[in-house]
Amino acid sequence: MIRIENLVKLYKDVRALDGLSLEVKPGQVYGFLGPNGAGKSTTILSTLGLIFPQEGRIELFNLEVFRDGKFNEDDLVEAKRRIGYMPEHATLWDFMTPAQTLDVIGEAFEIPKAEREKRIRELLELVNLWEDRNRKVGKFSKGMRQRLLLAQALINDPDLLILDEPMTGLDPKGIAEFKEIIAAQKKAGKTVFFSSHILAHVEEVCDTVGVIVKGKLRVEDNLERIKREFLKKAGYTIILETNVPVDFTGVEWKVSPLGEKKYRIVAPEDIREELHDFVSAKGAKILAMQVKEPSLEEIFLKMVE
Ligand SMILES: Nc1ncnc2c1ncn2[C@@H]1O[C@H](COP(=O)(O)OP(=O)(O)OP(=O)(O)O)[C@@H](O)[C@H]1O
Repeated sequence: MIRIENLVKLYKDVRALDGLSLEVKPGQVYGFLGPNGAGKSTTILSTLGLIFPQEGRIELFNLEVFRDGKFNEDDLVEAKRRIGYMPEHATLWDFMTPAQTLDVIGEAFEIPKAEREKRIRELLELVNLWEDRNRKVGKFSKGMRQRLLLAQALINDPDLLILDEPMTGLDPKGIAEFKEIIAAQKKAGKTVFFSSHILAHVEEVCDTVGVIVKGKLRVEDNLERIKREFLKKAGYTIILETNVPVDFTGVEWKVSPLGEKKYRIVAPEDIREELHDFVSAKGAKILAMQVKEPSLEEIFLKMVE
């Protein structure tokens, strides 16, 4: 759906994108993560032809929209008909109601009037703004504005949703609802690409994660595989509780006591079976054993180090 190769974007002497490559495949919910200033918005704006990179290639739906330092305008327009975009900093018309806002955008997509009206109602219900449909957007809270922006991104029933920091400004309920909408999009076979610097926003909804650091992609993979790789490098941590104290002298694992009968054990691989045998051989019983999964937070911090 999106293929970016060796993209370079300079803002005067700031190298915002430094040979960035990434690929978003059909049906994926792709979380584009990176610390502040890493180049996430620059990537998104470049992909949509809203700013001009200097080098690299961009494909959208197999259409080569950018190459040799320029955009192919016809292909870009064709691709954008199938894209829904939610910008990070958006301007909404404060004097309009949400229904009027969506109507203007729907008209720009040449959606016929009757279909537009139906779609507007569906979308306002989806983002929980139906009851506020006759209020002016200028009176909306940040969260309500975000929800309206999401609705406008969905007006053309896009195959690909591109969202720049979509959950910023939402309260916990708004975040949960947003995640449900994303999950529904995935279920409907759509592809979603969204940026965030907040890991908790990504962990539950994304199947694939790309991490950008200083304009370069550091890693791009399935979330489970990223965790497994991390465990391989960092070691498995097991929290063990036994009925009596156990003497671990001589073992190769790193054992730190957490109490009289509780231990943190770090090993290069999953040693649960060996641990079982070891404890039994010492005449003790295991009361609890738990592999401590690394959080995405730990992995992310390691990557951006
Ligand atoms: N219009 C601009 N002019 C000059 N420098 C810019 C401009 N826009 C972005 N930059 C710089 O380019 C780099 C990447 O910025 P970008 O906004 O793409 O990062 P980001 O990952 O989206 O960050 P954030 O999470 O803070 O939104 C930063 O160093 C930023 O200061």
